[in-house]
Amino acid sequence: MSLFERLKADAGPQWSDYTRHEFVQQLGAGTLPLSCFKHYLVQDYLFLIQFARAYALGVYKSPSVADMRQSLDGVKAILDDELDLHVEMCRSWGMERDMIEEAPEDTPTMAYTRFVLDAGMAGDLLDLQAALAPCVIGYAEIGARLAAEGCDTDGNPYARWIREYASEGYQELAKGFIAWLDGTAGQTLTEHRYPRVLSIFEKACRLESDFWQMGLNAQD
Ligand SMILES: Cc1ncc(CO)c(N)n1
Repeated sequence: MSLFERLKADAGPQWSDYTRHEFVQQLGAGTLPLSCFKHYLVQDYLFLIQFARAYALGVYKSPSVADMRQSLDGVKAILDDELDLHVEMCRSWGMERDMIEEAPEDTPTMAYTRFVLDAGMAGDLLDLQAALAPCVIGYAEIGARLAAEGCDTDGNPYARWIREYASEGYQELAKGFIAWLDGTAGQTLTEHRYPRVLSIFEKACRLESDFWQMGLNAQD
């Protein structure tokens, strides 16, 4: 069993609250109010800027060149690929990049990103990876599930979003992360340490749920 599978099993309720949140159900059904999605996506852009910093911290915390490259892939996936989705969708509503970047961070955005940065700063690479794991792996799981359920049809206003996270590129990124996490665990994880790693993972899942909830709360 990979470390990720073990964490997901032990944090079962937190994982399902996150990946099956009401926001995700409504997004899949295409019934999510646009005001909710817009607020979410602008906040997600601000979130990803901080996550790029967290992956950059991963470069700094890397014990080997191979780990540095993995962290760098995380930085690049955000800056070169994922943010394009946000800019493209925001532009379709008449919002340009500078307007997104000037938006104030909402509290759940600050809570989640600063939690991840602190877990990495106070701990080692494994602590940082445990805090980052729900993000990339969770979105890949959500994207794949919604696409398998046929939610990404042209009639769904959020099809572009679903296709992005269901895409082969994103699925590969998540698989790479799972393998990378296993590699670090093989070097540094002990049974004594496991509860602390699980606790970081669980908290990140709860912060993901709060992030969806922030979107739902933005209904006007
Ligand atoms: C809040 C959040 N979690 C995960 C991802 C996946 O990168 C994202 N874009 N935003």
